Amino acid sequence: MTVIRLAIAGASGRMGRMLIEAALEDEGVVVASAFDRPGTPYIGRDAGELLGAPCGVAIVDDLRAAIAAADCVIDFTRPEGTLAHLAIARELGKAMVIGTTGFDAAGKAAIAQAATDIPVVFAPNMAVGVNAVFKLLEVAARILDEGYDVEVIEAHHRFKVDAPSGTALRMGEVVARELGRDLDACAIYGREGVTGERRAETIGFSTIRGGDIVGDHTVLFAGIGERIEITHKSGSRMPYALGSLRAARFVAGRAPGLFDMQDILGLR
Ligand SMILES: NC(=O)C1=CN([C@@H]2O[C@H](COP(=O)(O)OP(=O)(O)OC[C@H]3O[C@@H](n4cnc5c(N)ncnc54)[C@H](OP(=O)(O)O)[C@@H]3O)[C@@H](O)[C@H]2O)C=CC1
Ligand SMILES: O=C(O)C1=N[C@H](C(=O)O)C[C@H](O)C1
Repeated sequence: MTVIRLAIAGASGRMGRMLIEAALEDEGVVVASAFDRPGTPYIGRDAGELLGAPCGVAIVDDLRAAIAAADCVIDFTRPEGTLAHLAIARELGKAMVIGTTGFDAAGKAAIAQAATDIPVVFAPNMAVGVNAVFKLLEVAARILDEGYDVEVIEAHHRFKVDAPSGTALRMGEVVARELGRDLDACAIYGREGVTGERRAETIGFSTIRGGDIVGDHTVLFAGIGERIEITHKSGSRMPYALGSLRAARFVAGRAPGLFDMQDILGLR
């Protein structure tokens, strides 16, 4: 069995810690390096120490050295950080798994461009259950294509900085595609004041932020006399981490290309 060497970006973050915990339990991967941006108080500390399980890998701020030491970078940070790490991974010919959300169109285009030189998995949600829901939504949208209003509702912890979540946006994209609509043209991000009656072709998004909610998503198809709700609730970040390790195994050593979890799970 080939053991994949991982570089964990944002190692002290919520997902960084979860990835290190999952990787330390997985015999198919090794944490070759862990890095964070300069100035964070965790630089120099053991990457496993935050989990109460020192692992002999220090968190460093030398991005280039950290990425050079690995076969694959797993990145859950912020768009500007991810794009900087991606540029180095591209230069060094390393694979990358990107879980960061909140990219603008230019950021997404930069990822697609980099994926012409290196293999990249880019997915707003690495959990198997959420990816199953994306598939279920295709079926639901095909059946409920007339007379049902589509609303996407998501709830996350108080620390989340982007809205709607990347997952909610992908859910909207999946439904819009099946219904032959352009999400950019039909999305309504929150409502206030005298909005007028709901227009049938719109897809609405509602965002809740509070406490330690890991991540809840519901797509509501509301008709006259009935409504259908498809919901996923995360109770832990571990499914995101386990999905990411699966993605790393898929992408390390592969030819350049842009993939997401649907490719890895054979759901395309
Ligand atoms: N695809 C998926 O399955 C999932 C995606 N996510 C996404 O992952 C991202 C991170 O989430 P989470 O772990 O909760 O966030 P955290 O804020 O807990 O962690 C982010 C980490 O990235 C670092 N960071 C912040 N800004 C930069 C930057 N400009 N350059 C480099 N590093 C930076 C932070 O350092 P510092 O502490 O110094 O700010 C921290 O170590 C979000 O975009 C989130 O939406 C989350 C869960 C699942
Ligand atoms: O920030 C989070 O926590 C999460 N972000 C991702 C998103 O924006 O969809 C995935 C998950 O919902 C958790």
